Amino acid sequence: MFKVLVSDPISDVGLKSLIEDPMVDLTIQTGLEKEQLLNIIGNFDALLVRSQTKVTAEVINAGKNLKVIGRAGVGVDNIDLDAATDRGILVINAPDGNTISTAEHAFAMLISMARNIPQAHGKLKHGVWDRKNFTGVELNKKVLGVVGVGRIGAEVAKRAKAFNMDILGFDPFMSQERAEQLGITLASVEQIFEKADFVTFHTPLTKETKYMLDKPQFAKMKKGVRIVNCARGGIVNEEALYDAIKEGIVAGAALDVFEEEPAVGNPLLELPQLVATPHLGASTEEAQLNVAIDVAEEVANVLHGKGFKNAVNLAILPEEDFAELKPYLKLGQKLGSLAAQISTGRIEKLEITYAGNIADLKCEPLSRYIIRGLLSYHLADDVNYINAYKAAKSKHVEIVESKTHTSKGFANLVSISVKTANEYIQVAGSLLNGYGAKIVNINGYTVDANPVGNLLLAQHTDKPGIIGIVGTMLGEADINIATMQVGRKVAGGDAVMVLGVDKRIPEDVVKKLEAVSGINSIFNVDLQN
Ligand SMILES: NC(=O)c1ccc[n+]([C@@H]2O[C@H](COP(=O)([O-])OP(=O)(O)OC[C@H]3O[C@@H](n4cnc5c(N)ncnc54)[C@H](O)[C@@H]3O)[C@@H](O)[C@H]2O)c1
Ligand SMILES: O=C(O)CC[C@@H](O)C(=O)O
Repeated sequence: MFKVLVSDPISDVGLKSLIEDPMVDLTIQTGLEKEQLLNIIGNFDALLVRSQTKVTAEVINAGKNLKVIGRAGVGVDNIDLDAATDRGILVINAPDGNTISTAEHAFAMLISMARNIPQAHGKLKHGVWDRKNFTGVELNKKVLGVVGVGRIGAEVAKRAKAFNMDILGFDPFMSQERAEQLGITLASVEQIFEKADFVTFHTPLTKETKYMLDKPQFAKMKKGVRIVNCARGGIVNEEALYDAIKEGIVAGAALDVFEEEPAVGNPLLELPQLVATPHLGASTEEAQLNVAIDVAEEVANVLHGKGFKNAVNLAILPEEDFAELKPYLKLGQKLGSLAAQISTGRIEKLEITYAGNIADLKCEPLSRYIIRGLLSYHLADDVNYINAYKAAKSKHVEIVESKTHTSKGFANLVSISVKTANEYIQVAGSLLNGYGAKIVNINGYTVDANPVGNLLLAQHTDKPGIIGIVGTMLGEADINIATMQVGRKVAGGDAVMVLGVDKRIPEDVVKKLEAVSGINSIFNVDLQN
């Protein structure tokens, strides 16, 4: 018998496949305190949660028999994925079932904010007939900025179209064709922030999206802008939002998600301009049924050793398939991530070339790591080793792989080229005997950089003094340079500088570096994971 614990409220109709499975012994015990969960988790083969149960490393390590953790929903931020992967426990989610409900919720928040419905309702319930303080605004002909046009963002855009809104959208994977299909005008995030009357966020919380709407962005927004966040707390900086509301830049904000949840006591809740719900985006009968069905079926499949679709971590790598490739996997992932971080525009195509002795190996698993590195910069945990090709296909990224024995003097060389709507980026890496993994080429410039930690990459004119200026500016910002590499094609032409730095460079320092005469571009690259 497989023992399965459901520790958050999950639709019991949706759990039918597990309830009726003669091989499954199902326990539903919600609202457990941490100690109670720690005491019982060791008895179970599978754990099913929503977002309330915090599946920490401690819980995972106490789950001696755990084989699979199922998340009835999209975000897996309440599950310690690294700890699960270390223990060989598969984590699966249910990414599709709550799309419509969340899009409808975001739209409901947008309308109720525009017309002050919650505030007026509150007053009337307390016996006050106040008509003069609740004049709202129409949606008709207003500019709506949709940041993140994936499953939910696209559904929100469709609804906004029906309200005759002009929609600006940004998503690193949205093509012109897809934008036209949805009636969206493609725009940069900066353009959205400058032009929109309403901005709604539908991205995951990643290093790139954390605080993407912060004080400097608020300063450039239209006075009277209204903000919706039904994606994840932390995409909008709450402190900056509070100030922007107080300063009259933001006329209203509608939040379903918060940096700290439960958000009881959050200062934003004191502001009359704020409309808030306690993370209810997916809380409909339909969504909860859908995600419960999906996750229950997937968990049963895992327990019975059958196929499954939505694995979030890499717990079940068939290592024997690629023992010889293993040393290259991290390098591949880092090369993909580097290319994502130094490219701009929608990623259209990824070309991978395996050269030298690696060309004799079956490289598909390595390609999966490269794709994951490239796409996870924007898609976070939605892309993994297992679904890498599928994720690329769903985002219309063409993958081309080739092999050659000509490897430019290296015993082995992994080169990747990324074609975006704006440019063509090339990076290459190699496993050097005795030195480990190295980045050996960036956009045609020979370099010798370790693919780890924080890197500063500067493309600049090869002239005296530039390196000194960069060094001084970093020194003044108390940033230690650990390694330094400069690559150039001809003296006095263009060059690339790659600095390994001990901590991430703050954005204001990056801005100052960008302004240095002779520096053409700066990238603050994070290769820690
Ligand atoms: N409030 C809720 O209850 C609730 C319910 C479901 C989902 N969510 C959250 O909503 C978010 C979106 O879910 P989804 O199902 O649409 O995911 P999705 O993966 O289909 O879409 C997310 C999109 O964001 C894009 N993106 C990533 N980085 C970006 C950036 N810097 N700028 C612009 N776009 C960027 C991705 O390319 C992707 O297309 C997730 O964070 C999810 O956890 C919240
Ligand atoms: O379980 C919930 O209600 C939260 C759902 C949502 O945040 C998700 O990421 O799917």
